[in-house]
Amino acid sequence: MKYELSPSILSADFARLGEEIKAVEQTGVNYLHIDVMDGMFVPSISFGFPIIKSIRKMSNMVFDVHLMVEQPERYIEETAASGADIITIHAEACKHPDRAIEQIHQLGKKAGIALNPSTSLHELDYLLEKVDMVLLMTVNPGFGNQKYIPYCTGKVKELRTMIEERGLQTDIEVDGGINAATIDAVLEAGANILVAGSAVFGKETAKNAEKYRKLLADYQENHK
Ligand SMILES: O=C(CO)[C@H](O)[C@H](O)COP(=O)(O)O
Ligand SMILES: [Fe+2]
Repeated sequence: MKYELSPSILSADFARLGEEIKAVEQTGVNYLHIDVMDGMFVPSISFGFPIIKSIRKMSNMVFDVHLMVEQPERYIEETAASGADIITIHAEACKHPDRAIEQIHQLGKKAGIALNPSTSLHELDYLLEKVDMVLLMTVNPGFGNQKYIPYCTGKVKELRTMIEERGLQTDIEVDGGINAATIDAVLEAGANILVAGSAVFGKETAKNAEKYRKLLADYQENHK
């Protein structure tokens, strides 16, 4: 399995966003997590497509776009056009997730489905075969720098079992409160794409990115 760190720019210094992204990219991190919030699905508003388009010009990383918006199907086309590589929609926000996932694939992008901490894995019963990635929220979405919710570890484990039982290779991304104290538990439970916002961006962005990138590379090496 492939393990990736996906640093969330939500915790970056937006006055120096380009520099922050370059610092992360230069360490060899492949993914960049981009949180779009609408102030409706979640309480906060983050940023939108002009920002994604601007940073697309200066980065070759895999743009992992997490849409925390109501009726995300309204924005799938624009998200793709802005430069997303992976488009993740929330099951709770979307009336027709099957159709939305098809639309993402028709645009040539990878599709992710996200579940809030207390949303049941049963939401995936008929969707799992259709998605490239499941994003399990490990905090309630809306803000960076929150505390990991411990019951989510069992949920990650249960999902990895479900994926294996169906003979799939689906990625499990965990998002929220991932740092040195929680990383081992989510890896052991079966997550392979790890979002980290406040644990990466800040005073020592490059150093933090390198630390977690190496940790995941070593984990991958030891779990072949
Ligand atoms: O989707 C999110 C919040 O809704 C972010 O990706 C998350 O906040 C990452 O930040 P941190 O690692 O600091 O918890
Ligand atoms: Fe996110």
